[in-house]
Amino acid sequence: MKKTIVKICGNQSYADVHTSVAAGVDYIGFIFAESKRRVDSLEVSTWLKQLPKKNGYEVVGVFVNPTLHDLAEILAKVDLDVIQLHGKEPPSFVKEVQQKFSQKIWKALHYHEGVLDEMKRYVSFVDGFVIDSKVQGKWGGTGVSFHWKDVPKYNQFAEKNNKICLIAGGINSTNVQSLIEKGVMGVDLASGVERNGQKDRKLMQTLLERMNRGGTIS
Ligand SMILES: O=C(O)c1ccccc1N[C@@H]1O[C@H](COP(=O)(O)O)[C@@H](O)[C@H]1O
Repeated sequence: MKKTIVKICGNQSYADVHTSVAAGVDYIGFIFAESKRRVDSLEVSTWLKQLPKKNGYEVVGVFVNPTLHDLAEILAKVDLDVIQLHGKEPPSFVKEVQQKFSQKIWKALHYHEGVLDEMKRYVSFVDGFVIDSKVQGKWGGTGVSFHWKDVPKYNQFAEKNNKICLIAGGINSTNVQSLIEKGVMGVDLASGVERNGQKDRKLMQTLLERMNRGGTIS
């Protein structure tokens, strides 16, 4: 059976990053957009240097409607593997990002009935998708989930095109099982593993156990 991909996003301190990496997740994410989880690129770079050499995880930077210049500035300071575009970036802009940078690109799309058609418009310019909830006035990190009925269709489309597809929005240890039953390729969480604004070891451990990715977080 394939392992479900896990991304823990919105890490805000060295302690957060350490917990996420110790948990053995596949991707750790940082928010470089307006958010209560926004981080400073130089701080992130210092945290990453303190960790054992990359072993099995990749680093994702989350941006909302950045300019190419904004991306270049952050990339000069932080060794990102993936650029996640979480705003209203049109396919033409995503194509420019693809041409200018060597990092993988994930496009976040906010759920609506026609989101599969939207995936089709971006598929040539990205390495993966994040499907997140649509919440008025917010871009992400909402703790709100959307209707997961079409998750198998998103997966099927991504698999056929050799792309990653992560589901985001309000996922936690109590509801992750129902996504796994739908054959989800991967999950992307911020709020669901936080307590008092920090990544919580116990919440992360329970999540991973329920995903059959257990082991004690040291
Ligand atoms: O987490 C944020 O604050 C954030 C801000 C702006 C854009 C994206 C953001 N996070 C993304 O939201 C989901 C996680 O949401 P949830 O908290 O688990 O409901 C994930 O894709 C993050 O990259």
